[in-house]
Amino acid sequence: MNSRAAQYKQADDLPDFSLLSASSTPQPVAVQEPADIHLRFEGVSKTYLTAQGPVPALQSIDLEIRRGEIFGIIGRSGAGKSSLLRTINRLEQPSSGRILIDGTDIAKLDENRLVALRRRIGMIFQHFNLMSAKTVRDNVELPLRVAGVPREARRRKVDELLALVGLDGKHDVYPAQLSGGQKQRVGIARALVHNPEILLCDEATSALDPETTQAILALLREINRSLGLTIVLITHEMAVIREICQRVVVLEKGQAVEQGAVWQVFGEPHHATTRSLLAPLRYDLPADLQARLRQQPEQPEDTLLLDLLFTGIHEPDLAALGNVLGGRIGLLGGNVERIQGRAVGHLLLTVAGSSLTANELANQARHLADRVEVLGYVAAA
Ligand SMILES: Nc1ncnc2c1ncn2[C@@H]1O[C@H](COP(=O)(O)OP(=O)(O)OP(=O)(O)O)[C@@H](O)[C@H]1O
Repeated sequence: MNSRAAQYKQADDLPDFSLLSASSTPQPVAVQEPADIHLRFEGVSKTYLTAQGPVPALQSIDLEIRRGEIFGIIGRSGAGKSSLLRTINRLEQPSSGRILIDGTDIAKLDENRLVALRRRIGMIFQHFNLMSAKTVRDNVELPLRVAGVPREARRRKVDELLALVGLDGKHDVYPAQLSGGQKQRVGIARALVHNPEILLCDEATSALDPETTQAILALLREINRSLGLTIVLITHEMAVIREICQRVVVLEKGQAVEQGAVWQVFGEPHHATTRSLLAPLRYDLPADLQARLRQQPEQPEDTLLLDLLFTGIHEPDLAALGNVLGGRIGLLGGNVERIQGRAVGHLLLTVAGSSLTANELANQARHLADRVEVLGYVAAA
């Protein structure tokens, strides 16, 4: 039995929240989906009607989110990230298009089934949304009380979840006595009370310091792995996406302008919005060198600058680069990182004293890097 099945076994005493459980009204017919597609957005648009007029927030979004993956949504402020996330549990209703979960169009669910759907989907928030006048136990337990779960089963579930999120022994403290990271752990425990299949994270680490962010990301990764949860997260922190997501979509003015595996999108961003969002992660040529760059050498000993891009296909091999380029090779800077096991990023190399022309050097380097750009020459110091 896998861990998820085991978890359900332990929770046998909880009500059956299955979307497919009996209902008195006709049930929406599930479309046959490939087993690994968990959520599907088909032409989803959302326009808010306000006193100032219609505000288009999402425009014809097509997206697939796979079962058990951690999927990131990025974009500038106002791009539509929250609107998109909130359509998944029907906190927002699309103006047009469909959202299918396991092949079921969620717009067609009646009230009972909507309640069941929402229990299949946990959600955590930037500011934790805990009740300050209630203890940790009460905060986590409340959704179970509302669902009519008997006291003993509630107690067991809360104990189990607080242990899972690393808050053993904190049952009786109040949120004000907890650190930000601990509050988010309570939020995660509460989001998991109904054994959800999907966890939505709305800027879940944005209010946390870098060290606590790492700890919460590790917890989310662990939950994803051990419970097999599909996690959909919004963040403005690109490092969070790089750290834990498998795939990502970039929103710009309500449109999905780029999507794919994180190593591909981060390794070679195509859309200007993606490039600008990722700019803080990129090492760029220092301004003083940029100002001194020339397209042609003024003296034979001038130094050539090459920008080598690694998009996850080639591994940076500095010894081999030294061999093919000849001359004196220097590493000016760069930021090659491993994302999903692939080397992604770029290296700025200096080449001096080579007998080859700039184009010949770039062509040599192209055997060992995925893209090579000649930046220009700087005068030898
Ligand atoms: N309830 C609402 N009523 C009217 N307009 C809204 C509402 N919610 C969002 N909007 C508008 O829809 C657009 C998308 O907003 P949304 O909150 O989804 O973007 P976001 O990418 O999550 O932004 P942020 O990163 O700032 O939270 C924005 O123009 C926003 O002003």
